Amino acid sequence: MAAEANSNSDNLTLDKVREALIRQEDTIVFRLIQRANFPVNSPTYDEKFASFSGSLLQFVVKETEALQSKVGRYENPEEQPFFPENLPPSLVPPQANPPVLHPAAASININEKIWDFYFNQLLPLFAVPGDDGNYASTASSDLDCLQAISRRIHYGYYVAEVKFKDAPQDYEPAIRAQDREGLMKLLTFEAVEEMVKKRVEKKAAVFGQDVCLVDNGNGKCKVDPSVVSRLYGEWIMPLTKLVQVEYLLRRLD
Ligand SMILES: O=C(O)C(=O)C[C@]1(C(=O)O)C=C[C@@H](O)C=C1
Repeated sequence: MAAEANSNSDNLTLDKVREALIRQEDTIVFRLIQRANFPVNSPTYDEKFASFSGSLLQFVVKETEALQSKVGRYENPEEQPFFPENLPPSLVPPQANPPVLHPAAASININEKIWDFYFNQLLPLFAVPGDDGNYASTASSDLDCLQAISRRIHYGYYVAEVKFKDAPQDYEPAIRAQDREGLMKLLTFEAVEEMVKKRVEKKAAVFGQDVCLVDNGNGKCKVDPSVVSRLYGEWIMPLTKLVQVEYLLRRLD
């Protein structure tokens, strides 16, 4: 699927890119809810599972990415693989749309950081301890979450591109000076970040309700809304900004 906002560079506005980010919030919240249906299921992550050379999770991710690569998933710049080594080429014809992004985008993949925070910090906050034996479903649900989060974070390319195009006079001096801090300040909008955190918290509260015919459910959410707010505040938005800075640093190459 092509990026919602990338079919034509004239269509690329900050409002449109932000709308795409808002739509992706729904996907992320629903996928977390889906993963929360299973307990942690730690054998999924054992270094060696049955006859596989690594964990069951690694096997599912690598095999899924190989198939998705053949059908063109990674032809979209915001879709980045977690195991980019030795991926088979796409078998589908390339899209006719002219590229919107600077080619530097292709060299920015921060999935290692995403993998690390997802498994080491986030998952224990929303999956209950325990083992119900559903390891294959657990692994594919983890991959669904990882891909939605990764796509959202790498969408930073488009945010950065549109900000640069809107005000090259502001960005060019910081890019020429390779001034990371200066770029970070230019692209940060604290009021927007506060709004995002509040909105995703509310989405988690609304989407995560038990819907009953006789009353309004038990009031308990399937994923703690404050965890979703933390996910955005501590990881998703800082990493989206990191992608923006990395992209802008290379924007004049
Ligand atoms: O909306 C923007 O301007 C963005 O850069 C996106 C985003 C985000 O990740 O949601 C990141 C940095 C800004 O401080 C605000 C929000």
